[in-house]
Amino acid sequence: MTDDTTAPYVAVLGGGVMGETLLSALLGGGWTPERVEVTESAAVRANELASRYGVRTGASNAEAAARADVVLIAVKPNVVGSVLADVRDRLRTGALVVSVAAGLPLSFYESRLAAGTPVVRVMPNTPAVIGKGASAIARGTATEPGHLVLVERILDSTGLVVRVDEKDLDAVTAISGSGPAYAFYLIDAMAEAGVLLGLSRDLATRLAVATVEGSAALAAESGDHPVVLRERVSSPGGTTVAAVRELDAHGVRAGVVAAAQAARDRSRELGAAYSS
Ligand SMILES: NC(=O)C1=CN([C@@H]2O[C@H](COP(=O)(O)OP(=O)(O)OC[C@H]3O[C@@H](n4cnc5c(N)ncnc54)[C@H](OP(=O)(O)O)[C@@H]3O)[C@@H](O)[C@H]2O)C=CC1
Ligand SMILES: O=C(O)[C@@H]1CCC=N1
Repeated sequence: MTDDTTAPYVAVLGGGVMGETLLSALLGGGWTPERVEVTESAAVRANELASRYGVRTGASNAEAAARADVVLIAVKPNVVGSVLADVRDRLRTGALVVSVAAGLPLSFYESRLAAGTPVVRVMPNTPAVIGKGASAIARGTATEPGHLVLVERILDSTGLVVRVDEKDLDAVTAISGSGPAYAFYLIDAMAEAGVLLGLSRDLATRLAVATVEGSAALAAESGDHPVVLRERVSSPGGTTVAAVRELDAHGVRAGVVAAAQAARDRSRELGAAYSS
């Protein structure tokens, strides 16, 4: 937790879903609004963030970067190259560049920034906004241990943070980066099934959300293998084995694996497409 006014000054470039998530993480982690600013190309969105969080917002990445100890890039992968061109000559000596963009390798940043610029890649996810996220961080060639500690401090209020080698980030993107969408897909499917079976949509959705939330908490707190936890639900000759047999028959497990492989491949494609 940071609670002073001398915290590193952070410029978040891109005020969309992930930019706002990181902004709220910083403020939740003790950064004062005076030590954070956000750039955003859409003026309406910039004004919205300024009034919601009390931070400085603007449209100039170069001006924000010139003030920052940490430049946090949260634009889409196809925009990162132009953002790096904006900030390249304005970065302060020793400034740390952090990016959440999917796919783009550390070498993409390092080849476009001054030699020796420390760069860290982060793959966060949206539950970070309520402190229940999962993020992986990977260091660039010029980062010192203190840079990783600083990134962990920035992410302190977002939930789980793990260090990985960059080679694992495409897989991380497929599991935890995109993973919330798989969980929401399951919740939606369960709620839809409840409606089909005659429950009101509101009741079915509340039951589905509480069940997924409770199951995740039980898996986390017990530390038991998911198969053991599933067996405990499955009474002999009962309802659960009948249901799980249908999940297997419909290829749900294979679907999840294929989905993750597609996400991993897309992460690689994004990296290749915009690195050229
Ligand atoms: N959403 C997620 O769950 C996750 C996203 N990420 C990564 O985060 C990054 C952002 O994704 P996400 O937040 O979903 O996307 P969004 O489209 O919600 O956010 C990007 C924001 O950047 C703005 N923008 C565009 N160009 C510039 C510019 N030159 N300077 C400043 N701001 C600009 C966009 O404005 P406008 O709309 O007007 O173009 C938009 O508001 C991506 O690289 C993605 O891979 C990583 C992990 C999870
Ligand atoms: O869909 C995407 O590309 C981003 C990266 C991980 C989650 N959202």
